[in-house]
Amino acid sequence: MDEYNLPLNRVEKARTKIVATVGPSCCEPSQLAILARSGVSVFRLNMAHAGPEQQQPHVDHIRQVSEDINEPLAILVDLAGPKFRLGELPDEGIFCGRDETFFLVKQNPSAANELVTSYQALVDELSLGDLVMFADGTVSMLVEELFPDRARLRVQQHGIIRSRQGINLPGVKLSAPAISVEDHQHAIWAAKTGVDFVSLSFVRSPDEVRTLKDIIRSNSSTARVIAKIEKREALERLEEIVAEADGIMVARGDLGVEIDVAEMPLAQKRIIRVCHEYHKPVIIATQMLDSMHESQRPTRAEATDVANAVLDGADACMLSGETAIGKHPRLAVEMMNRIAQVTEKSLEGLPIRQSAKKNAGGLHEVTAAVVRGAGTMAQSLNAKLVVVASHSGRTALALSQQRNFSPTIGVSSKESTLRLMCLYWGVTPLRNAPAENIEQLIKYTDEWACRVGLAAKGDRIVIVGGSHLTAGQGNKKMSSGVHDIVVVHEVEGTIA
Ligand SMILES: Nc1ncnc2c1ncn2[C@@H]1O[C@H](COP(=O)(O)OP(=O)(O)OP(=O)(O)O)[C@@H](O)[C@H]1O
Ligand SMILES: CC(=O)C(=O)O
Repeated sequence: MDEYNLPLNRVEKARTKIVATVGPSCCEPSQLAILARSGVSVFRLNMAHAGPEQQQPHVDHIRQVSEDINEPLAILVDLAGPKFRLGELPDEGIFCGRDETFFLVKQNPSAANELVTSYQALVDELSLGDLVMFADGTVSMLVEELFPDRARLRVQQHGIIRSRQGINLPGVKLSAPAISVEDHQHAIWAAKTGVDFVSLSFVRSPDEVRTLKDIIRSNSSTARVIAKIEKREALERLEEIVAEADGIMVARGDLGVEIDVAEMPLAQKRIIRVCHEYHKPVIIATQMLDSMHESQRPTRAEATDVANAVLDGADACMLSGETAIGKHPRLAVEMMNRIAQVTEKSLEGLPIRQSAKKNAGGLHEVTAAVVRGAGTMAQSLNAKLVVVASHSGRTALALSQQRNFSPTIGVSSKESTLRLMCLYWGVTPLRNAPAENIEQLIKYTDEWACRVGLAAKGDRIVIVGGSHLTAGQGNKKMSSGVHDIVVVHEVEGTIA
């Protein structure tokens, strides 16, 4: 670990999890280790900017760092989905002046005002009067005339466009498949290389989420699927998409262009609310600390944005360019962690949330009741710690969704389950605990909690576990996935 030259004290991580995008500014093992020690639990690999060959070393480095710092770290592979991008342009970009004319051409641009895109059929899908947005909506052009091989556009909002920037067509229903051949290949790679979460961009329907789940399952992976909400069509079918997905990302970069940016704050709040109803984790993404690309401090508005996401109940906040290409990746992570921690203090003592109104996560009713009881017990007994032993991670997620303020420790005999917990609000995954035997688990937790200073003699710990804890490994009941044991343990403080 010394080789990373890490600070001696790792920061205490906020209950709200931090997802950080990996890019040139943070992809060395030493940099990844520092970000993990500063608050990151999940690393995001954006497949829109690099393919499996370039991303595989990042996967290897993250896994290595996780071993070195002895902490589970999760990996989220973000599939590009049907996003159209501009082709190659001069390095300095092209200035598009107001009222100037440009052409979107199917292929072989031959003049400076001819633009080619990554989706040849785009020209066929345009209609007169459509607005085409470039560079995150900072440049817009109106479709004025259509030809078989090109569309003539007039600049409405001027600005600079650059190579491979995204193109948005707000309100246009496109026929491009949700999962392109390339996305499919990337999903298979993600499944085979054992990542923990795979997200799909520009989701329009629950079927698309189901298709991605099938691809992942058929490649022997248990990775969870995150649906990115960034189109009006997704907002129209939000409940169905949330019910189908394992988690949601509010992808504000594109959402803020696809719908009126003025509508976006309320859309974000609605998405969080629906995720709460279904007990699905929700990540708030994009421009959270945008000015920290350059600056060492965020703006007041950015600090407030992070705090509001925490107060609204986000499970995680995401950093994009701030860590991928920014000048201060570590400061950005530390700042996000600090804002979340300070804000979370105001959540202490709030009543725990009710069970999911809509059980789309396949949680057994016994488990749901036990988790509810455990949360109430932990609160009324002022427990110093809640420990959850989880096979699939479902029980840990159910506990996380209660937003119980007592520190929650997740244990499992499966490392892949511990990594899922990296996204779950308030759950700290702990390696090497005897997750299959109640007596050993109690003894281990008692000693561990005293050693790290989380509890002392006489404090109470609530332990939630499945029937496997008493039935023993290999027993049939173990595979039932039902969690039906709650133990209240009074700490003996057996270590000196
Ligand atoms: N692996 C990478 N290699 C190089 N640059 C990267 C990489 N990942 C991200 N970046 C850079 O970081 C910036 C911000 O990252 P982010 O993932 O948010 O990209 P984006 O293009 O804005 O997002 P999206 O693809 O979802 O529209 C990008 O503009 C890109 O230039
Ligand atoms: C993260 C992402 O894809 C967006 O904000 O659009």
